[in-house]
Amino acid sequence: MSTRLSSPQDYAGLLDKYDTWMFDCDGVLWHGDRIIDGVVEVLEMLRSYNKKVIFVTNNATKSRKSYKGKFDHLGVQAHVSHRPKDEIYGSAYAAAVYLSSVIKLPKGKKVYVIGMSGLEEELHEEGIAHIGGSDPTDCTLAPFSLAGFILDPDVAAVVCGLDTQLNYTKYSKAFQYLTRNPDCLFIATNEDSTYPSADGLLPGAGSVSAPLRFALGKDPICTGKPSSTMLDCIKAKIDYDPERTIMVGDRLNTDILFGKNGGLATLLVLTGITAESDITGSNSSPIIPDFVTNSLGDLRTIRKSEK
Ligand SMILES: O=C(O)[C@H](O)[C@H](O)COP(=O)(O)O
Ligand SMILES: [Mg+2]
Repeated sequence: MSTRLSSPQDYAGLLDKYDTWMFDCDGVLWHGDRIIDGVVEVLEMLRSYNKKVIFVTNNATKSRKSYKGKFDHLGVQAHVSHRPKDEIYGSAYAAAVYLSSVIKLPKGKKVYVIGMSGLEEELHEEGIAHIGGSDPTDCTLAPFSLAGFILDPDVAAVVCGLDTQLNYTKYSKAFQYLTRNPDCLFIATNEDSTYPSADGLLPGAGSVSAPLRFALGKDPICTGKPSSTMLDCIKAKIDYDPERTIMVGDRLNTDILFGKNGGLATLLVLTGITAESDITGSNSSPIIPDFVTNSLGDLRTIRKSEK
């Protein structure tokens, strides 16, 4: 059973219990480029109490470095690639680390990308060669000619993330790599079905990989939340005590499940994908967060109550 938080005392209780705060981004901090009310103040308040703040997003459209630009633009303090201050972790980074450190993709091998520059940047950072993605020859609405297609024999994996320049050519090339080479890995950065943009829901990365799953009759390896790969990336860089760590998210089957799988406390906010009705009533989800509140911004009442 979840505990519904509403008073400054409730929020102050979380502050006492948890030293490390992991935050999902889309639907928790912002909708697209629109920051959620109170978020900047709450993050500043947490830092004033010397809390560790970590951002963990399944959004693979940006690299950690380009996320830093978004954080700066929206007035949210965030550190990247300043050990031990690495605070931003994304599913593009998790996919790249999975290929470099878990699969140990051999030099000379490469990946075919359905995705955007953020995913390509993280693959490059990890020394993973890649084709497709933002390559103009693949970002085309021209009919795909299989007769004219030459398979690159060095492609050993297809990586699929949120891609707003989707087309039949990309799906067709990915399908060729995944069917003509039985050893070719099928990897999804994340499986979020929808994306909470500033103006409403859009299809998410899970809906991007869905046509390939259907055509192939098989599911990809997912490296984003709720997979442990993402938490392994954080563990490799940041020391934290799971007992005193809380994961704050808006989606039950990614953020909250990620927290539960990692032995963390979980706080669900209702500013993104999950509605109150998803956690109450007869057909509520079996994934139960420890705590629920309307918005991350609610925690600013802690400050007010101290005044
Ligand atoms: O891929 C997607 O569908 C979106 O990026 C999704 O919003 C995940 O972003 P997160 O909530 O994990 O920041
Ligand atoms: Mg989210």
